[in-house]
Amino acid sequence: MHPHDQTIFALSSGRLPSAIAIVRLSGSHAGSALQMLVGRLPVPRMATRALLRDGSGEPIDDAVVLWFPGPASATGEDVVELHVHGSRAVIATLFSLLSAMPQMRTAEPGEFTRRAFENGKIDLTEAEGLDDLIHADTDRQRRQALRQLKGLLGDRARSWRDQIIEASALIEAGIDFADEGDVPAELMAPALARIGQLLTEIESVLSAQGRAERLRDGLTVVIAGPPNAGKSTLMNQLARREVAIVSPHAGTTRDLIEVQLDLDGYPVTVIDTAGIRETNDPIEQEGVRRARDRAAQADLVLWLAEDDQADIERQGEAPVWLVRNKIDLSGDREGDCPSSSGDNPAFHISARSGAGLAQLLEALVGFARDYFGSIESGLITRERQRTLLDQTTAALRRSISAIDLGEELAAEELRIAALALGRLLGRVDVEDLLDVIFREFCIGK
Ligand SMILES: Nc1nc2c(ncn2[C@@H]2O[C@H](COP(=O)(O)OP(=O)(O)OP(=O)(O)O)[C@@H](O)[C@H]2O)c(=O)[nH]1
Ligand SMILES: [K+]
Ligand SMILES: [Mg+2]
Repeated sequence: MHPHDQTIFALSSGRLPSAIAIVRLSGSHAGSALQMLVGRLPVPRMATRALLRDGSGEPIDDAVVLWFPGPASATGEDVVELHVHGSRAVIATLFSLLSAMPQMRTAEPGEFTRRAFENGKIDLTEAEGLDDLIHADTDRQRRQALRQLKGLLGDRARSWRDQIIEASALIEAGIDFADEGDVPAELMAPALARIGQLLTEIESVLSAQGRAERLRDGLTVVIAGPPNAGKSTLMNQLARREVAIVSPHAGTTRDLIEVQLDLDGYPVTVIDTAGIRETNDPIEQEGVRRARDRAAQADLVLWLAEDDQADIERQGEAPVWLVRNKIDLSGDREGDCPSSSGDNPAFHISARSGAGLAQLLEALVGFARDYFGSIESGLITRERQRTLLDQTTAALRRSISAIDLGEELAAEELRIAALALGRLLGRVDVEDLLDVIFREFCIGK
């Protein structure tokens, strides 16, 4: 699929122009390209200042170059890094020179990482961690991605897989040994005990997990309520900028408006919606439909209203907090107030003046903290990983109950369990999946 006789290159740093731009090359022709540009190969792994020149000896830029001969490199192949001045002209000249070299082409998104993976430098969970780290917006996301990148889940999965293979070797040895008749108990007992232990261990990782996957995606808070309650005003306050149009005209907001917030390190998406009411305007009807739809999928709904007796509409499972707005008009005290909606808290605010917003924000941070739970220790960050671990435990459970029916059956279930862990690590038939995963990466990564 990926002809590795091709050497790839890409801009691995950010948008141009920039003070410095880093162009990375990987593949068997990286060294000769460097030699052509610099006139020699520098000492490996040492930052070296060099004048880059084109084929006719014309200088391109004064640069710092790095030479990482494979396999001791990030991708496992020969790697070159060119740290040049980040101007569009320098990069354009360099790229046209590189493109003209034989067996040299620009990299596809994630292709460097993919080569690292294919050369056994990282496993799939680490590649996913790398992707998460690059896309981490908040501090907590960064820490979680870094744990993944360090291979904590990968290390555990590798050890589980080894133990499963050992247990099945014990059973299979017994099968050969027994010829006809039953596998001797002295072989089966330790194998069974090991499978039982493993099962408990993987199950505890699965259940301690809670919502680490969600830390990647964030928590969704929907602002809903009747028209003119001040939803868009609150949205703008939370976003600290004018993202939504505010007007005294009921039915101003039609589309869903999203902002990403970093609430004390937790990623939270806040969504402003159309005021919910009966209407004959087909466009507003569509807005109301979208508002209800989004509220149904929310993790938390803030129901904004102008009085405590507001008719809260519940769409999904999510808790709904009553937020009474415009207390500057009613003269009510700010802050949280005795609950008027069952177990859920209620708040008194003025979205316009900002009164009571501090208490609301504090409660949101508390909600996020509870919601994400003790994910600091979580290992699983993706649905893919959870699904495969679920498959592993299911197969282990089946293998334990299959023991009485026959050792071959039990051994077969263990093979299925080991296969699921192999998939988790990206070691077995995941070609189709690789395309999906690496496509999400940035170019130059
Ligand atoms: N006095 C006062 N007016 C407010 C407050 N919050 C919002 N308003 C006003 O109420 C009107 C409606 O505000 P919006 O934020 O557009 O209300 P909305 O709920 O988004 O309205 P729709 O999008 O039409 O459903 C505007 O004139 C706001 O200035 C508040 O706390 N106090
Ligand atoms: K309005
Ligand atoms: Mg609005």
